[in-house]
Amino acid sequence: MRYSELADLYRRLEKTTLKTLKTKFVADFLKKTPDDLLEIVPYLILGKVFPDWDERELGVGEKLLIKAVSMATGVPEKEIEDSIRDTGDLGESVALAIKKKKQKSFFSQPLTIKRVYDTFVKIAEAQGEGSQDRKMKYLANLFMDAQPEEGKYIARTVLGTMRTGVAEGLLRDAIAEAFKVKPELVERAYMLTSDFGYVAKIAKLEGNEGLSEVRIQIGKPIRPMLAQNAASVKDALIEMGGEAAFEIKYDGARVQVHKDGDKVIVYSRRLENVTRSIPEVVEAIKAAVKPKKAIVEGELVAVGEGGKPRPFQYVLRRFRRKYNIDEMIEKIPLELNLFDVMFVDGESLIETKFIDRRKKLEEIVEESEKVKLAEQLITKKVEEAEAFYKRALELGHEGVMAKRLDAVYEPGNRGKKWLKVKPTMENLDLVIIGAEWGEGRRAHLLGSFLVAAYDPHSGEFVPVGKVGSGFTDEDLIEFTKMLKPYIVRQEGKFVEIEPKFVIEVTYQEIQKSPKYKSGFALRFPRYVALREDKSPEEADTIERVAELYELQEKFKAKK
Ligand SMILES: Nc1ncnc2c1ncn2[C@@H]1O[C@H](COP(=O)(O)OP(=O)(O)OP(=O)(O)O)[C@@H](O)[C@H]1O
Repeated sequence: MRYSELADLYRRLEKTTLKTLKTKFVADFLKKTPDDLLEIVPYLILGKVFPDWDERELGVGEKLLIKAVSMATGVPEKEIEDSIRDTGDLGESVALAIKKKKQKSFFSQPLTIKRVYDTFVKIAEAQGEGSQDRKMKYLANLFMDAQPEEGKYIARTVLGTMRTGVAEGLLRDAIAEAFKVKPELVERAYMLTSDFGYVAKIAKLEGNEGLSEVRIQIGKPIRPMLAQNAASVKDALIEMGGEAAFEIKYDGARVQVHKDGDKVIVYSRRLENVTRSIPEVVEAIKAAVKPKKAIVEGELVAVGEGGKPRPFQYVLRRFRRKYNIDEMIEKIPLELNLFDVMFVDGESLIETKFIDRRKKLEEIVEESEKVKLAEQLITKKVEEAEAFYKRALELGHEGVMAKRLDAVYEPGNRGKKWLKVKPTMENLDLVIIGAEWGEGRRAHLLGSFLVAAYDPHSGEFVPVGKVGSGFTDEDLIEFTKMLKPYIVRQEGKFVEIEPKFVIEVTYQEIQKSPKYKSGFALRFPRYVALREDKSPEEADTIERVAELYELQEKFKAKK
């Protein structure tokens, strides 16, 4: 299949904002995709090469890409850089450079999707000495045979800046539409495997029946089960029907561990493969998790002096570090607190009740200095639960989780089977969808950010406030650099930004307000942290904002 057909799809997706139309375009494309490409095409449509949980990445930055374009087209690097400044769009400038190509080669081969993908794989796998140079040459080869528009989309894929507005929900609907299968079965299979390529293939070749038989597999992360809020321990206990398991809510980063013999993979909350950044934890897991094959879940916490927990950002620093890891092992020691088990030696446990999963977890784990079981109390008594909660806070933890004893594991669901109780109003994780250029000395920096909650029903991001405080000068410099490639449109000082980045925001209050379409506005929002561990679809939803509003009113009434 020609790559030009895919480029044509990207172009049409870019031209419309209508979700139904986008879904149709993607569905039509999937329908005509040959079987052997079906596992990769869904990712390419998302503007990715590999699923997030795949360890491979291209490792090509803007500089190297410009070099490759220059080599392929004969247009000097400087000229391409100037052009990017003019167009404000790297993809567009690559297309222009290809148009200008001086030495048009006679034997320009039409690009196929397979060739483009295989080249991406070679680029990702190029390692060690001279690898930058090899990556550049592989890319240049593609650009040499690319038509202008193809070049544009290759460049955007390589840099991860595709702007076609296709998110996971849309892809799911398109797969269902293309192969006439039930969307809820596509969703289910996806929640269990996080693999759109695999799901698309099963949908096409085996239909509804095949989809309903999809099982969890080692090496494919399961979407995590999530929690709602409760105003108090007592409320949580009532909601759970009078008895619940209370656990410490550790303030770290959630991880899902897949063990297969000597091979251990650790996925982050976003289901990215973070195994390499935490070798000492991997070794500890091998020793502590006894079965040959298992999938377990827990919270990875950074521990400070006297075993006191440190803020979750420390764990994220560990995840980011790719070199000199030994130094980090000493600086930021980690501890894993396991709280669930989903798979043991060939058997899926997600249909098993929580209380029995916990028993299984206790059976299969041999606790050690670095790997522990989450502290738990099963009780019917409010006073006991409150004492447990109080102690958790005194020890420096975030709060407690309450879990229904008879609940099965519901991948990807934020239901009432798990509730979290924390002392303060919860911060919100919101998506940046716009910004404003600063004034005077800061005119070249973005200074205030329009933030939105996610609406899973429409797939839209609905604004709830503007965040302008809480940023240091360095933050603003970093944010401007980070957001610039994703500017979609500029109007006066305001820029619209593609939803890509999630930030944690604190605020004084949630107000009802007609100002935004959401009906809510944050009072005095303040930036807390960049949530690199969350994708835009994992940001807080508009329902959550409404739920927090209700809780806030309840808190107020209590006071
Ligand atoms: N004992 C525990 N059981 C389950 N989750 C725990 C536990 N301790 C800490 N956690 C963390 O708390 C989170 C549960 O809250 P929630 O489902 O709302 O996730 P979240 O959206 O990541 O929220 P948060 O920002 O509060 O971590 C889990 O994702 C996990 O990271």
